[in-house]
Amino acid sequence: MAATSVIVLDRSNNTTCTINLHGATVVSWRVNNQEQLFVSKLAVFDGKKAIRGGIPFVFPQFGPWSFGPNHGFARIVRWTLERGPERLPNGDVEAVLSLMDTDFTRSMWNYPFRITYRIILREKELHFHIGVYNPSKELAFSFNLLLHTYLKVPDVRKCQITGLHGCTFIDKTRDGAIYQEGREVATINEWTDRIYQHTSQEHIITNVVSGRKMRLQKYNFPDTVIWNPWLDKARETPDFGDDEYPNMVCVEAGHVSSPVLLLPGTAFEASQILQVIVNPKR
Ligand SMILES: O=P(O)(O)OC[C@H]1O[C@@H](O)[C@H](O)[C@@H](O)[C@@H]1O
Repeated sequence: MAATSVIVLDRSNNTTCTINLHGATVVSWRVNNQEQLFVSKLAVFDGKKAIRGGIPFVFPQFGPWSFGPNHGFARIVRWTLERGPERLPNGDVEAVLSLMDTDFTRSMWNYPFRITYRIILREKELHFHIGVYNPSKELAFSFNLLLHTYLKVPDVRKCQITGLHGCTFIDKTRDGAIYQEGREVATINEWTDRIYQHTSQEHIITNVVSGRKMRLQKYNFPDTVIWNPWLDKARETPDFGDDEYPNMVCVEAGHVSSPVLLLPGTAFEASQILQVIVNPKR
């Protein structure tokens, strides 16, 4: 049996989305044949390691964790395909994945849970709807959730990111010191690892593939993590090529600087929409 397996959402016109059931990782999103996501040439697809690139699903922990692997277990376990991929009456294509607790997840985090992850491929958009349910009758639990989106870019130094102005951020490159973003648009010219708090519901990222803009919209995700390892950290990361850092930027919508507390019998929902902005003059 293959270590990992994929499903493909095909909206025709060379617009596709490929999801690896390992971690429910979206590993490709092509719009008119143009790849929008970065996946490292050194990414490992062994059904064990997290896939370096695309959109890994971070749950129930963001960052290091004494009970389990960095960024939790959801990105390193096999998810179930619940439905699809199927074409909707309007031509969009949908797939629904799910994840439940197992002995493996319980060995790190001893709670019952159910996650539903619905992905819809539209003409120029990719929609993500997440539901986390606590089926317990008496136990509450708390968790982090984040979509670790790796955008493909020709040169990260030319990208600008809106929606961060005035926000406080935890700077992981400076021992977690807290600062406030003073720039109208953020740019990246060095190792960057920041958890921006209470960010705008919308970010525009300029100069993604073909010099276009990408819109990221988010609901119930108060934080935005911006990450680029730059050269030194890239060298320390075995599944990331030394020369690849200029070609990616992670813009990660999440609920991470404070946990979500989920009471018994209740659900938490969050969404993200990625949209390629097409300039009619081009
Ligand atoms: O190497 P990993 O576990 O995939 O993490 C990559 C990066 O993910 C980011 O989200 C974190 O803010 C960084 O601190 C981390 O280095």
